[in-house]
Amino acid sequence: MVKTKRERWHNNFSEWFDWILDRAEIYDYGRYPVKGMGVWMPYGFQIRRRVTDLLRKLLDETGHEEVLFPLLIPDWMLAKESEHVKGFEDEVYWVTHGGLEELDQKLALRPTSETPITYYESLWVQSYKQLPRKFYQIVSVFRYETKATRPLIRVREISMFKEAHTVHESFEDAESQVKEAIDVYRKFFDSLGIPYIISRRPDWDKFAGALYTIAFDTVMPDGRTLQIGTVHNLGQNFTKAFSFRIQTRDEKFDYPWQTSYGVSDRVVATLIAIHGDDMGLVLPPDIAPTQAVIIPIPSQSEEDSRKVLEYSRGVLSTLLSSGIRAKLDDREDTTPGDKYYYWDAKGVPVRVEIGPREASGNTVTIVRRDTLEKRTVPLSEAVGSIKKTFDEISAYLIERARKFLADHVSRVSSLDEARKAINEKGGVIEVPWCGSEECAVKVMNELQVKSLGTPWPYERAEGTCPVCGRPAVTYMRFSRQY
Ligand SMILES: Nc1ncnc2c1ncn2[C@@H]1O[C@H](COS(=O)(=O)NC(=O)[C@@H](N)CS)[C@@H](O)[C@H]1O
Ligand SMILES: [Zn+2]
Repeated sequence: MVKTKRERWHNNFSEWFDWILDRAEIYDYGRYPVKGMGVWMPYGFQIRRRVTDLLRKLLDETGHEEVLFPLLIPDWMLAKESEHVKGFEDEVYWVTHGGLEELDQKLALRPTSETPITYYESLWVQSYKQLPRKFYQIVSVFRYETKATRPLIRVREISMFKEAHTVHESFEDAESQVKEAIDVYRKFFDSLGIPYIISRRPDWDKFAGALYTIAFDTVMPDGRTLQIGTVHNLGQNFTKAFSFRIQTRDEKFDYPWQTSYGVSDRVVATLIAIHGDDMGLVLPPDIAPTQAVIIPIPSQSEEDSRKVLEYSRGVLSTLLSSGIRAKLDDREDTTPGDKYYYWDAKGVPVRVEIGPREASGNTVTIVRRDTLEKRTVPLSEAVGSIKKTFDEISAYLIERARKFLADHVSRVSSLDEARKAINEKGGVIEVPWCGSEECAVKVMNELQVKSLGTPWPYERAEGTCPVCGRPAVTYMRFSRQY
């Protein structure tokens, strides 16, 4: 099986990533005169829309209700939960004027929406009988990121931010919601062929205002990890802060329990990064805006070229009527080779080549974008063969991605082994951990890594903590991160 090259993709990942966003016309970044903000271009937006449609489907079928809250949050509201406002204070954008008038209270551009949503839940919900409620919105949130901004990966306007917020009558109910959220994310990332590890973030790194945070991380082609989704059990922190009490099952009054969970533009960044190769995007067929592109190959004789074009039009309508998102590239001013280059960069999963041989033989030649494999089949089998190829590509992409991730998670038992693994392979190292923060901090300082947290679900570790020698209770994961 011929495989497409991935040298540049691997060795100059961030240069490749910037190149492909432009070459495949995904996202125009760096030219917009506000740092950390970019423009979704038409093709990129089609990919984004298919990704958010998938997310909406998974949320709607698990009892979530889509809502839309105001962008501006008054400062007193954002400040209600002290941990939360402390955690976000150096990231919040503020609106201070309306026209020439100074506002009597400054307004935050939402960095996330726990505060307005809890405020409204306290107006909408009075009794446990109304619970659970699961809301979500897909909006822009704004964070004045001080670390290096990068297109889609670390932006200041997070324009594809899906935030879900749920409210429950008990801690146990909130705990089962955390599990449901994790399952929704598993299905979501699995459908996109994105592999992940799930960790419970260490307490010193949890979401501001949460009891604890569960995170989905993946390893990018350059070996650094990217946090692609998070689930938080918020306990009663926000409901207490907003004096939001409900009538409980035992006829008393108490504060309800909440969770929140989010994904963002990073999902599209990961989709591009994980499956790409030196020629550009490689898209899983389910979310590819165009799944098959037909390229007519002209010949010397006018007559033959006309036949090829006519036959290609027939193939196009056959594919379209079978539900395949197909396109015919019949541009006259472009050579077949340039067309291959153009559509390969856009990651179209299947190319259908049609020359005089196919036109006269009533066949089509199908080329896979991921492995470049070619096969010629009779027109009567084209639809079946192309749909089977889509399944083969989806299976190949997730398998290749999962193997890459597995190859970049190293379980070690000494600091030397850890240093070797992180410096040579990058990715994630799993170190037996005694449970004390100072041992984790020592590893972070020694190896210039950050902690990702401990395996979720919990996993007992063998051996002893390589820093203090005490018995390990679980593994602590470390990586170099975006
Ligand atoms: N600057 C950023 N650019 C792109 N994506 C980001 C950025 N900051 C965070 N994210 C993504 O957004 C997800 C949710 O953000 S968060 O802070 O962890 N969690 C929340 O805001 C909670 N309210 C759940 S919605 C993160 O897991 C990460 O994947
Ligand atoms: Zn230790």
